[in-house]
Amino acid sequence: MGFELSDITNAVEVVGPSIDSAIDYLLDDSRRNTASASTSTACFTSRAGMLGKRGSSSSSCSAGKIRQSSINEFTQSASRPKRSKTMNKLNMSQSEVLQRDMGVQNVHPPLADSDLHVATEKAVSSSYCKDEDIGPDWQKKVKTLLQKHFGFPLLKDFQKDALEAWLSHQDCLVLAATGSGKSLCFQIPALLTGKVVIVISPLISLMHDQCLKLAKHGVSACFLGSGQTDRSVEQKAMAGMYSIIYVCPETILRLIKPLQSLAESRGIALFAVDEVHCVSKWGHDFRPDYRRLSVLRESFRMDTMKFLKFDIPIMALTATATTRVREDILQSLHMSKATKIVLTSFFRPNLRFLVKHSKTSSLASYKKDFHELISIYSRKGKSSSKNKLMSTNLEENSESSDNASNGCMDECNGINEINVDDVEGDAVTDSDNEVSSPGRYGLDSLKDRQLSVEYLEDECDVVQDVDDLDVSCGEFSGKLPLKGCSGFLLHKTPDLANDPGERAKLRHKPLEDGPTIIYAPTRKETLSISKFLSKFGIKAAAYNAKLPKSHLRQVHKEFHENTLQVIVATIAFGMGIDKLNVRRIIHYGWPQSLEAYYQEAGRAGRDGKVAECVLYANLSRTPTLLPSQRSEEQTKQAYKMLSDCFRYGMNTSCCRAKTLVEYFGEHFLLEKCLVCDICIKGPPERQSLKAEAMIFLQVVSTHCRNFADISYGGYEGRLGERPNIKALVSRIREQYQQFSASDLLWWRGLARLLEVEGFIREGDDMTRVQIKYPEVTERGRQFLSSETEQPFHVYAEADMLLSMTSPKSFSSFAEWGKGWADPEIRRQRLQRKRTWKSPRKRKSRKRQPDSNTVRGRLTAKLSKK
Ligand SMILES: Nc1ncnc2c1ncn2[C@@H]1O[C@H](COP(=O)(O)OP(=O)(O)OP(=O)(O)O)[C@@H](O)[C@H]1O
Ligand SMILES: [Mg+2]
Repeated sequence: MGFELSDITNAVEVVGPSIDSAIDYLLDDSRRNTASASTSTACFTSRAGMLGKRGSSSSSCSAGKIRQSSINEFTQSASRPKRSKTMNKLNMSQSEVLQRDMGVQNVHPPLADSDLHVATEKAVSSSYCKDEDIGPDWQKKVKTLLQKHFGFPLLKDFQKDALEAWLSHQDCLVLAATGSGKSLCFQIPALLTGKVVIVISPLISLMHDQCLKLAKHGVSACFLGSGQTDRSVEQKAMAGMYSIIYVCPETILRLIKPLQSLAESRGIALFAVDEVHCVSKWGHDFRPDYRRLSVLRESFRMDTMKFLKFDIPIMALTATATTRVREDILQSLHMSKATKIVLTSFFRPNLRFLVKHSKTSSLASYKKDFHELISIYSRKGKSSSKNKLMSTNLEENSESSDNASNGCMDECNGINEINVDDVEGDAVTDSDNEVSSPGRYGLDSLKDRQLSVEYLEDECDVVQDVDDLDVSCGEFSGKLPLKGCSGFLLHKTPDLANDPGERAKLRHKPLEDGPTIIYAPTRKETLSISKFLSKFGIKAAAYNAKLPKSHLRQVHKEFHENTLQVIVATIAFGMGIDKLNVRRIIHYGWPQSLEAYYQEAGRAGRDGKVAECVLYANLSRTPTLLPSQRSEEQTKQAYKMLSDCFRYGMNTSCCRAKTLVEYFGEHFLLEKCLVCDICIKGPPERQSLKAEAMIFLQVVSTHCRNFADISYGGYEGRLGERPNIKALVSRIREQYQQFSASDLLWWRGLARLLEVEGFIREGDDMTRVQIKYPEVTERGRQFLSSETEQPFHVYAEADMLLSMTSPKSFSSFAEWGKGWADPEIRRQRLQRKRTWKSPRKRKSRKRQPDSNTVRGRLTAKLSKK
């Protein structure tokens, strides 16, 4: 008797986590529905046939239809007292084990606190080929497997290239965009050969997600690592009972010997190192243990293992690796000199990239920046059945808070009618208590499902610095896969890249329905933003590593079920997430690197439909690194990456997609994506800033010379007096009347442009986001002294434009500062400052109360009295 995975999930949902009750329910149900039971039996019997002959195709089950073993088998393999059976099984000969278990795929994680395992019948494994069977018609075989297991008609070109490399026993580095389908490159070899594929992956959540998907597609898989509490899984894995073994780098290092045995028994087809950028110190998610993976090459080569006919190939895969990172990967993993590099374009034509200026720090910014988002989701909410829920929520809010949104959604249809001021008094507090109310998902209201991946919660892989990377949680799936393998989503990406006409159409195309992920730099902000959005009836939830795990699971579940509209997350959320319809990725604050930014942004629009990636950042401030433990070298590198990211935001003239893909070393042939903010708005007018450049270089050169003279003249102790850019700009303001009112922000922008030209460089050894102590280079000196016609035509950067749109009176500031040492002048100026300030205050107090707000109405009422 067999049961569908969904039957078991169903049973568990109906009767709760008790195995006994689940069995009773299933048995009762099967009695009621004998027809369904007999189908299962038919499918189950076919397994015996296919076990003997792996090469032949004999399964009578329809492709993709997943069956599970009987419920008895299902529970036997799981319950602790039966574990000795498992051990006995491990003492059986390998062929016996294979005969017995090749058709029964375990499974991935224990599902309940009772170590429940789900044994899924491998309905389609009869189509496995033996290694030696793989001939020139391998593409045909792959096509069959692809359709049977995954429902795809064809391999993508890059997948074919990667497989070709593996078939010729070559190492391979696969660099392909997020969501392009890299996983298939290492999953197919397991299906094609019947040997095991070992996948090294950085996050348990990621491994777990992939195991669930594979089970759905009829491929046996398991994961090993700190999150795997059932030791028998490791033993079974080493005995060759799973086709694909996911393992974290820390664990694989202690499994070398058993893996060598596995290579000799069932055989290892491939070592796949997923998210391989973690190998490199020059990447954005460095994991020291990834660097030790060279042990794979050293331990599984022909000359160390005599039975091997060739070194077991290594396939390394990532979506974000600069040229430097790639070199580092090849070296660190000791990949062969003949490694094939499979590179696809990093360009994602359906993503619209935008950068917007925002202080991103206060309620006022939220109001301004999320206005549109609130409008979009509230319109959707109006027309959906969830509207009721939202207004209820709003009513609750209005009841509990006298200045909350007060049911404004009941009255309004669009953003114009939403009065965001209504939430003004609703302080977004910083207190720790906030953790207990993350967004509108009151934890009290969450009914914890016992049959979840509880074991994952506390035993997550420790990254180098969890607090910094905040990846210790990652993805949980609250629910097992639904029925069978039917319903594959074939999201064919239109060939937009080569069709400018089609791409241009995406410019103003409205976004389809789908969730939004907002990435915030700190945990605190995830809470305050989600709370803010919830006030407007948006189904928003916070997600960060410090939130209760039950909340995180619920968020994941609802995200995947499309019942959540917005997730406000730290980087804890998302690596490898394969959800097709994410419509917007909003970064609220500077990301720490372009690698991280592109990977996170790449979670949008995986269905090939247009999606938006907006970066809100304070363009008037130099970003800082988030605190973390870093060596000196790592700090330098972190600053370099942050600086690249900052420059991406400051750029006003080059297509965003071009900047991004060229950052990863790709030559962007198209020149323009046509859909980013720069392509749409066009660059600002090009200006000749030669006069300004000359003045700046002159001042820098004079003061640096003075500084050098002083230090060489025996004043080394005064190194701290090296003039920084702020001091230099003050000099310019003082010396040049026409620039007395100019803004430091503007000169900083100019300094970056001069740096790009190679006219200045950082004057000390520090790596910074932008130059602090400018020093004129030889090239700069030539420019300065040449008196030639060499032009300096440039596009003003974002901060320069910003300073021009909101000019500050720096002339008055400079004047104000003069003579400061004189106590009388100081007294007079401070006096003036006080009198200047007070009318503004009085004026703001006199503001007429707004009759559209609760606060306003109350104020009006009170003032009448
Ligand atoms: N040949 C194919 N035809 C159609 N769809 C495919 C094909 N190969 C993979 N896909 C689909 O592409 C999606 C993304 O796959 P996958 O998760 O492997 O991407 P990835 O490149 O690993 O992304 P990330 O960089 O985010 O990890 C999946 O939904 C998968 O089913
Ligand atoms: Mg992936």
